[in-house]
Amino acid sequence: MSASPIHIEGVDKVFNSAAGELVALKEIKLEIPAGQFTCLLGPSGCGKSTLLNAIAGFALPTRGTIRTGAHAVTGPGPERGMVFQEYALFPWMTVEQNVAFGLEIKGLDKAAIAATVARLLEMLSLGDFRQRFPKDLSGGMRQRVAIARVLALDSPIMLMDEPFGALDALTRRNLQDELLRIWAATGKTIIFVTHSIEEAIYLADRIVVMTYRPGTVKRDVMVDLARLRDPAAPDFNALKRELGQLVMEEQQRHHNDELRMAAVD
Ligand SMILES: Nc1ncnc2c1ncn2[C@@H]1O[C@H](COP(=O)(O)OP(=O)(O)OP(=O)(O)O)[C@@H](O)[C@H]1O
Repeated sequence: MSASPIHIEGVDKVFNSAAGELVALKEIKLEIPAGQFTCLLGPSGCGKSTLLNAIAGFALPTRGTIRTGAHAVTGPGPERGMVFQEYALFPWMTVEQNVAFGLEIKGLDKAAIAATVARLLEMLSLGDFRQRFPKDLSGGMRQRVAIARVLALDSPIMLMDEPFGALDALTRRNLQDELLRIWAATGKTIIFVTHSIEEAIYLADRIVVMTYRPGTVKRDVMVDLARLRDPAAPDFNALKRELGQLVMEEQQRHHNDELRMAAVD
């Protein structure tokens, strides 16, 4: 399966809640070329997950369209794989069975499944843990299994919702490096949601900074730094300051909104 560009055109998402309409996304327009590593960055509540879920086809836009190549997204599809923050593994299956699951559903023969699973477990340093159950793994290992599971399906587009948010700093950096290696080796399109400015700069070709409610594109930044990037380098830090200012403005709007709502209560 080869990657197609993603076209997001005039996307709004409105939720109806007890408190009335909540406009989570407003007029999002993005063209994401095949193979690009894009991070969606912004404070809590700016609609990053809503946009990712719309691309995944889990929750369709209220207005506007999302297409991969010529195909409108009308629901989940095999060309788009999702990795969630909560590892979303089957607890009753071993590592090996978790990774094999999607391939069995696809009806691949046993030998092909075994070869793919062995290759991916090796790639993600899980070879020695293939008989373990998720409860017997660390958070970092569980997240590796979740990544292996999506890679097994070979979706050209990987959607990742704060996949490393719950991990300690060292594990997080290791997995970021592994993800960059996989991305370079496979040419997949990755859309990665994060709160972390440093994580976005470390990983992305492009960072889309979103505004707090309604979620719009505040700034669309190409990251022109050579990889592997050094978070201590002056150009890395200059970009971190610039993005930090943008995110802080939106955090402040979030904070003001909360104060306003508390005053109404
Ligand atoms: N199913 C829903 N029903 C009602 N409101 C929702 C629903 N899903 C999200 N929202 C609201 O939409 C807004 C955007 O939420 P979303 O989860 O996309 O933000 P986010 O940027 O991903 O935040 P976080 O980083 O905290 O996950 C929030 O105000 C949230 O409360």
